Amino acid sequence: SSSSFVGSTVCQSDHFAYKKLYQRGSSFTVNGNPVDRIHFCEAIRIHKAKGCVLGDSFRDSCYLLGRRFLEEKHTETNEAESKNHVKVSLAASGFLLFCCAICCPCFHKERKANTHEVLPKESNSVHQVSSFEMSPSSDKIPPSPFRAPPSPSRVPQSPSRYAMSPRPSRMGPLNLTMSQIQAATHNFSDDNQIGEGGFGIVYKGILEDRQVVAIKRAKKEHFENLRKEFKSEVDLLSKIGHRNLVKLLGYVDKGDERLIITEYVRNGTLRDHLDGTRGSTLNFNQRLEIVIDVCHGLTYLHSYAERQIIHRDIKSSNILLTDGMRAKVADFGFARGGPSDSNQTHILTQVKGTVGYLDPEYMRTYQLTAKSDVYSFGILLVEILTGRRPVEAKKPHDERITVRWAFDKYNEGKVLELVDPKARERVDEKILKKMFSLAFQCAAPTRKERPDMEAVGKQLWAIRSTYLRRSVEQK
Ligand SMILES: Nc1ncnc2c1ncn2[C@@H]1O[C@H](COP(=O)(O)OP(=O)(O)OP(=O)(O)O)[C@@H](O)[C@H]1O
Repeated sequence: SSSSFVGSTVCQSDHFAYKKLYQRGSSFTVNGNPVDRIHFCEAIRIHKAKGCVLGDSFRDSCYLLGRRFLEEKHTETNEAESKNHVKVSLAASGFLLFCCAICCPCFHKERKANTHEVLPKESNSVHQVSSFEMSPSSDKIPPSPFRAPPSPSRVPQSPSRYAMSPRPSRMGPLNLTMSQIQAATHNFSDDNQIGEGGFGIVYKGILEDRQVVAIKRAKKEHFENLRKEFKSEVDLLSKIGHRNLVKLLGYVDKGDERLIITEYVRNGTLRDHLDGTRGSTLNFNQRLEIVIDVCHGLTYLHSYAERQIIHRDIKSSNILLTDGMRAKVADFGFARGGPSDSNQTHILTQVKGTVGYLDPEYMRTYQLTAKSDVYSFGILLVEILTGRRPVEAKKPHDERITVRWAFDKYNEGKVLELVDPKARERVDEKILKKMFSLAFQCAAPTRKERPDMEAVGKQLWAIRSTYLRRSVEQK
């Protein structure tokens, strides 16, 4: 890409973004409006004086003007403020679209029409086919399953968290026969059913060698429609291997059966845990670890997979948890390869995803980039901190769109009121502010304002180390 993002933050009602352009200096925006560095830093200084906490990248960008700029210029004039303080409403445009998505009949659910045993399904998946859909890059990924590991240069530095999953115990797909699958699932018995999604029913299976697997069985009535989706999931899953992504083990595409066999992740979905349907609810530390895991899974898909993969359906019911509370991103049914040509900034494609998590810019322009996943991740981050679903239809009017409610509270300085009452821990307000600020950066209305997942990971690591330090200090 021609530019590299450095920072974006929300202070009170203003949104500041700072971008370092490749070999062309830096650019600055306040509320989406380009400003020069002097005005940008002046506005930052005013907010800092009012107590807004800024990331290091902001301080650094303004230090370049002279170290004293932020620290020593204490005189604040109303004139300077009125000149530089451009008011914003985060996502005025974004939220409008967001609301459209909820109200507009064209955004009705098509993909799902069923319920999971613990979590009632929301009628919220979107499959809006645009008549002018065009996809400059091919969807097709060579079908060879289980690629070689990525070249070392593409493996991220930090070995402990980014490490590749241990190789699957089998080096190729499980070439199971239908009778082996029937035996593994007791002939697709109800007792073996573990869930149901738009694609079909998911069963738990135990193979002859005692390996436990999840088997997704496409519903026959959706066969033709879902053929492409099935292929998409199989092709993409077969090329990836990462501890934070659910692993494909095999598939069957024969006669009137479409089955996907993946690793079984036995501790339910993130949504189940937020709802408390699995016993105790998540403490703050677990929530933080889960978002870091999801972030790493996405970073791998966006930056380190053989070809960039955009998931397109990041949401709490697609995050599966292990017994050790590690998170794995599941359900690649909507996933797509990203731009294959470095000159392309995006791919044009029909809008798919789940209402509430959908990038408003993608909905408006049909331009898909990895930043659409970043948007969904921002929504997920608000969800995991508040415990609320992205859309809470039964709440009072001003609380229905969770991210907007959270953003307003955040600006009123009431961040503690946002925390999930079920979280069993009182967390330092500064840490919470950083988490919410990061979530709002990710859920910024336009993609250029959002950080990429790698930058998000760095911020999460910094938050994590502050959190751990404080926890030790408190003991
Ligand atoms: N690999 C797996 N291991 C364990 N449980 C799984 C696995 N995959 C899916 N499930 C369970 O099956 C349920 C349905 O999964 P599925 O991916 O089909 O639907 P979904 O993601 O909930 O909905 P949709 O695919 O329509 O977005 C999940 O909510 C989860 O409880």
